[in-house]
Amino acid sequence: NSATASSADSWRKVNFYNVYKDIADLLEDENYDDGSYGPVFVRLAWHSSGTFDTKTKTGGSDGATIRFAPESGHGANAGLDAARARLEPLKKKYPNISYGDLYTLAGVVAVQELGGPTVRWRPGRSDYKTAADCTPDGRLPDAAQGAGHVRDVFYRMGFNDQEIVALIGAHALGRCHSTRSGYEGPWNASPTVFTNFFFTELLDNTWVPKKWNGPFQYVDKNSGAFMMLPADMAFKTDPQFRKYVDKYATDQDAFFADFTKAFTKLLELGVKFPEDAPVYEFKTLE
Ligand code: HEM
Ligand SMILES: N=C(N)c1ccsc1
Repeated sequence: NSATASSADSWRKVNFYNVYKDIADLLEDENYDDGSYGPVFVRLAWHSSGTFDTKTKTGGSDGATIRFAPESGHGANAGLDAARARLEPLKKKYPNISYGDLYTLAGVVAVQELGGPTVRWRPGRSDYKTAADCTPDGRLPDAAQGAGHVRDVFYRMGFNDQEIVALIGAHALGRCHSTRSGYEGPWNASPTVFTNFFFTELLDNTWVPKKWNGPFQYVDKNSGAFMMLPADMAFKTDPQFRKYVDKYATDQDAFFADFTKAFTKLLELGVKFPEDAPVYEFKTLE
């Protein structure tokens, strides 16, 4: 982590259109996972923001404490060092960008360049926080648990059921890594394209417990190749969540419209933006 902590106003010197382009150029890598850093960039942006607690006003993307131990070492953040390392050269190239802005912007670039909706984004997160500001472990959701736990975690952040279901749609991207979370497998044939497939696959496939000695998870009965987490299945079985799953499975535009709003809200949790911070709506390059 470069020592230059950006000053509170240093974002004013940054050309974010150039940063967007440089992050987009970092996405593709045929030697990484399914050929893209996009999914892990989305997870980095989400985990840097999802620690927020509305009661104590602690956590969230401001200050990017996710880059410091002990937070960087929390089980839920296993593997995110790969995403942070991929982005580090951009902190050198743009010393006036804060890590908080860099990590959240990387999530926006990934969603847009992988075919998702345009995501509004504001600069102005600062790097003044230190390891002492790290949030305690356990703020991010546990994949082994069900709907009650999911609500506890996301209600604490300030989300409602509709927003929670919209956000889980990002599980259309990427894969699980036995070396990271312990869960294994891609979850469908197109993990680097942002679609509503999480919802359609969740409803349309027959999910059965995976027979292996890893943590309990589901695999689809037909191909045996794709997976769902226990927490994923809660979105099929819980009636309040299921309402929105059905909606998003049948209407991708509705999913995109709700996802972009909830994702911007997530990435801005707890951040006090300068009054004149511009709201960017970047043009997707692809
Ligand atoms: C109930 C809430 C959630 C749970 C329990 C959960 C759990 C997990 C787990 C266990 C993994 C596998 C990590 C690995 O082994 O690499 C994962 C991956 C991922 N999650 Fe979630 N997640 C949740 C919500 C979200 C949200 C809200 C987003 C974004 C808006 C998100 C985006 C992702 C992405 C993009 C990946 C793939 C990462 C990669 O391919 O490296 N997840 N999630
Ligand atoms: N079950 C999924 N679709 C998933 C979970 C983490 S990454 C993809």
